[in-house]
Amino acid sequence: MQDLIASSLKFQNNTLMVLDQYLLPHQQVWHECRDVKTMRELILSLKIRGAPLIGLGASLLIAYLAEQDTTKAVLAQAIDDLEATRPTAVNLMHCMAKLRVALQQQDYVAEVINTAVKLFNEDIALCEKMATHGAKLVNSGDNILTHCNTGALATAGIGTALGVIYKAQQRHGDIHVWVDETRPLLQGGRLTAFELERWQIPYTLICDNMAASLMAAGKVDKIFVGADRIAANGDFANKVGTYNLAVLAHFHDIEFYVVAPLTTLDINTACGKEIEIEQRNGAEVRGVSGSFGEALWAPTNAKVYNPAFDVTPAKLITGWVLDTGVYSQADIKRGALRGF
Ligand SMILES: CSC[C@H]1O[C@H](OP(=O)(O)O)[C@H](O)[C@@H]1O
Repeated sequence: MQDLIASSLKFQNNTLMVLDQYLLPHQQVWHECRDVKTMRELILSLKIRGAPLIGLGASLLIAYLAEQDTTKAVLAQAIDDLEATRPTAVNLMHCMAKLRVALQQQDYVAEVINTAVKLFNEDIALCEKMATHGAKLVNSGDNILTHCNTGALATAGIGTALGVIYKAQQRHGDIHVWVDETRPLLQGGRLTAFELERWQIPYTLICDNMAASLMAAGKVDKIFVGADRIAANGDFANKVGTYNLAVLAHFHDIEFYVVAPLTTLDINTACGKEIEIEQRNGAEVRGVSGSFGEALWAPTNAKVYNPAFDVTPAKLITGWVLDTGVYSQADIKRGALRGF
């Protein structure tokens, strides 16, 4: 299999490597992955994360195993096991479905490898298209608020919502970004801040609970977020706290955009209520000692509610920025998403 290099995932010299995003930004540690057990742990612990990227990481592992003369039956089981790691981001299911088709072909080893490579390279192109469409929505001097991390760390390319911000800055040179820290795992404060610094894009880090007062003060011009799964009616699941922003944006009449590739679209899910929301370990909310350098601060036995995502209804969304263009409420109401 050819070398494939992305910010946090690479296949080089026949070795699959994953950048440990749980340790970023203060430690850059790459893990080698040779088996399903390791990839499952990397995905479940969000060492590899981001809707598009977890699908690509899983796909590259399957391709690596195929190249190692793994039997068809073991590959089929590996696809099932990886697909079962996280239930909300549909990109993973899309990738695994394509690999199942490849596995049924006569020359399945070549087909699986080619499919994984194609998915990886397609994602790079999808990011460029989304960013180009989305950047046209940004005006000079805009203050953009974003949530979680949707950049190069979460994709094989420049990202989804953060890719829009990257291209908008290339276009205008004078935008500013409010970065939600994104409790509880701080993907915004750790990863988006890290990426914006690398790209030298001015940003201000805020706690999630500060977004409302910034909007009330007229300091937020637009909001761009990513998605883990977009239902056929335009509702979407994204990192928990996204729905808060959509409601606040609606109240303050601020443009609210979701940015995602078509691989995040799930036309078999009719509406947001049908999207399964991943429930995660309470320790992430109570406080994790070690990796973030934080001590446990909540009572050890505190009961915790820790959904990884929430659902935003289509009626709160100004526009859907996909790789195929920008879609309005009217487009969605006439069933544009069902046309894919
Ligand atoms: C382009 S990444 C999309 C999506 O994935 C993230 O979730 P996680 O960090 O749990 O993998 C977040 O919801 C992003 O918006």
